Parts: sequence; structure tokens; C-alpha cells
Amino acid sequence: MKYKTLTQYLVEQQREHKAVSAEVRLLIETVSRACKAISHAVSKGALGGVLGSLGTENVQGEVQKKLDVLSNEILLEANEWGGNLAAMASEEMQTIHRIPNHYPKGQNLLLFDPLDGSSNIDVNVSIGTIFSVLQAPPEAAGREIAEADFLQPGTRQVAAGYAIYGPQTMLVLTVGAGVMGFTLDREMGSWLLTHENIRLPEQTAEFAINMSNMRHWEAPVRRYIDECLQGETGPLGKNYNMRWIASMVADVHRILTRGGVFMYPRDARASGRKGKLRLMYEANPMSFLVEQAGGRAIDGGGRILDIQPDALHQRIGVILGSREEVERLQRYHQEA
Ligand SMILES: O=P(O)(O)OC[C@H]1O[C@](O)(COP(=O)(O)O)[C@@H](O)[C@@H]1O
Ligand SMILES: [Mg+2]
Ligand SMILES: [Mg+2]
Repeated sequence: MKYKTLTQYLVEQQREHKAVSAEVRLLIETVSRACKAISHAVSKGALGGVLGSLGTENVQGEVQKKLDVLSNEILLEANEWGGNLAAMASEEMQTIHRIPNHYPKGQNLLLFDPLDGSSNIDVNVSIGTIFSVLQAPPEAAGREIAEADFLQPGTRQVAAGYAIYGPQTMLVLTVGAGVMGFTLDREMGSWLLTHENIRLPEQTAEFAINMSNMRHWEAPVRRYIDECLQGETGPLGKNYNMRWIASMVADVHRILTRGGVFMYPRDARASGRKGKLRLMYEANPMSFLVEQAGGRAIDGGGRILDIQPDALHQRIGVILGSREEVERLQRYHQEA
């Protein structure tokens, strides 16, 4: 079977469907090359000296793994040279990284979670890279990009995707024209379009949540999970299965493949933080993908993609996946 390459797909989207600009096409290709390099580093594991912690903390007070920092550097370096970008923002960096004057500059803004699922690195479980592309707002023309220029709702994303480093390395991408899955052919070094037009089943009997946080959940999430656990004889009338990989990339990949609902809800913890996951690097790109595949994504209050961000590293509750289940959860929030 002959598969299209990522480049062929993107050129088609640019020329025939006008779904992507030449600049964004080149940017996605650069990100995909960086993901290939991260994939090689990940697969070397202990032999490449990439496992373990660095003993430093990121801006959010989380201990950084060697791979968090290495992946961040790979993405920065690749995109400084070839990304057609104005600036970048990363979960691992305090503030934005502007493209220096001597590099080719573009109009786009790139955001990334360089290594998602950090707690799984050392135990050889799937991890990934998540990215999102925005455009510099018109008012930024002629001046330096500011952090505030990144604070755009997810509906403004022009592309988003993730690479998953699992049994296979895949790149799952949307440019707003459906969701495409590319598998890395290591011998050829190419991304091949193996999963065309990924669609998410509307119904499901599988949920993903970290049950150890149950005592902190808000009432609507508690109600939904209680009902799932009651199985066939409960109000939902079916037996549910549960999965929790603790890599958002891997959990979302499973959901895009066979349906399900993923939750890292905001909760009632005294810390007052609104959930664990980051709006700009995790929730927005994944919500864009899930909606493009026919699913839904909410924070409990409403649609994630409509949220006006108020900070680069803002955290948010995330509920996403199969349409009917997410709509049910939305109803439970409204009723509460
Ligand atoms: O360990 P917990 O609390 O279950 O959290 C798991 C979640 O945290 C994350 O690992 C956060 O991402 P990072 O590894 O990029 O910080 C998600 O991928 C995952 O869904
Ligand atoms: Mg993450
Ligand atoms: Mg991360």
C-alpha cells in the first residue's frame, strides 16, 4: 500500500483546499522534524542518558526531567532556524521566546508542551509532544511580540497536533480540515498518512480519570463517575471500563482511536488552582483535535475553545471525548 507523506498532504491542503498557508505548512514540517529528533532521543532511553530528573524546576514548580528540557531545546532550535515564526511559548519556559532578528521571521506563534506525560518517561510508557499554532494579531505588526499576543482563544488556532512516542511513533494533526494520523517510517525517515480522517465514536463505555483525586471532585463529576460505576443496573444502563495512562497524549490518542471520555476536572482543592492541565499547551490543541474528529471538549462551564485566556500558563479543567458523554457531563454541570 502506498501512503501519502506529510509533505504531500500539506502541499495538497495548501494548493487545492487552501486550508493552510505556505508559512504554516513549513512550520508544521519543522515541528514534525523536531518530533522525529525527540522520538530518537526517547527511544535511546538509558543508552542515550536521557532518563531521570535534572533537579531543576520549571515555572510551575514541577521537577524537570532531562527529556523535558532536551525536547524543549530541540523544538526551540529547529524553529528558530526554519519555523517561519514570530515567537514561541513553552510549558517549560517562564515567558515567550522571540525569534532573534538575524533569523527568518514570520507571522506565526507556536506553543508547545515539549514532553507530555513526564511521569512515564522512566517507566517506558507512551509519552508525547503537543503543539498549537496561532497567528500574531494585526496590532502586533511592526512591534515586538508580547506575551499578551499569545492570549487568544483556542478557536483562533490555525493548526494543532501531537506526536506520540509509543510502540509506534505517530503524528496526529489538524489544520481545521479533519484529523489525520501519520506513522513514522523510521527506515525512510518519513511521516506516512496511515489514519485518514479520524472520527471519534459518539458513544462510549470507557472513561479515563485519575480516581485518586475523587475526594476533591465537584458534584457533577462525582455523579457521572458514580453512575458509570453502577454499570448495567445504573442510570446509564451499560458497563463501563476505565483506563488512565497519565500521559494526556496517550489517553487522548486512545480516545481518538476507539472513543471514550477523558477528564482532568477542576476540583475543590484548597490550592484554588483550576485543574492541572494547561489551557494553551494541552487543553486547546487537544480540544481542537477532538472537535475536528466529531467530539466535544469542555471545562465544566463551557466549550474550552471559546475561553479567553488570562495567562500563558493558565490551568484549566478538561473534559473531552465522545460527544454524547461530554454533553451528558455538561448537562450535569448545568443542573448543579
Ligand atoms: O499524574 P496525574 O495527576 O494523574 O497527571 C497526569 C496528567 O499530567 C500530565 O502528565 C501533565 O503533563 P506534563 O507531563 O507535560 O506535565 C498529563 O499528560 C496527564 O494527563
Ligand atoms: Mg503535559
Ligand atoms: Mg510537559
